[in-house]
Amino acid sequence: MAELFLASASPRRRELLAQIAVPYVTQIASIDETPLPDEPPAAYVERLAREKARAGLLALGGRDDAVVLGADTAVVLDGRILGKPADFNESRAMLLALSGRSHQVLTAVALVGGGREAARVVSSDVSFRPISEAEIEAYWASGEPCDKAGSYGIQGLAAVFVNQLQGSYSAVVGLPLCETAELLGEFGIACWQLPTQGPH
Ligand SMILES: Cc1cn([C@H]2C[C@H](O)[C@@H](COP(=O)(O)OP(=O)(O)OP(=O)(O)O)O2)c(=O)[nH]c1=O
Repeated sequence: MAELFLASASPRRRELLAQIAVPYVTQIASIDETPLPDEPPAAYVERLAREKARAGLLALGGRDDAVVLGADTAVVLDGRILGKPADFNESRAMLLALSGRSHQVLTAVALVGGGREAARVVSSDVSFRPISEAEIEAYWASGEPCDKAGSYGIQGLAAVFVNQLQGSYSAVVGLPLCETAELLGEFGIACWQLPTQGPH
């Protein structure tokens, strides 16, 4: 069976993959994450997920028994991509823009290996209640927003801002587990499965 490698430095992705009991080895690969001019958000996340997976495979010397998983998450407001905040001012601007309304979270997962490549993009709608300036300052001081797309983590303190989610919770955190399991199956990699029914 092929060996799975996770091309990600994100602790969230490691935890999510571990959650569905898939054995893997981490193989971090860094790529340029600058969007192309006028690149649509869904195309952007899919391209980055594929590039991360390809870079991981390259770093492994193109091992033919390796399958590499890459993923990318972007917060999208009115068609505009919100990445990770560079500083407090950017974080404040993002959270004020997200306050009291809904936005999309796009996450792509890609698998590369054995001469094949495949990817899925999952879109979820997240609504925030209105957020005050004081809350934004306190949230920044918690340290949580700085390494997260859109400057928040639904799995953390920012859960109190979220009044509605339509879509995939795991995708918002960083890896759509249902679609990931399907893709892994297509590449012949076993993950957690419901026990088969024996004869009665
Ligand atoms: C919206 C949202 C994002 N995030 C995180 C998931 C990703 O780690 C990060 C988006 O940045 P990414 O560039 O997708 O990923 P990364 O740089 O953290 O890791 P790598 O490229 O090595 O795989 O934001 C949350 O943890 N919770 C959330 O609610």
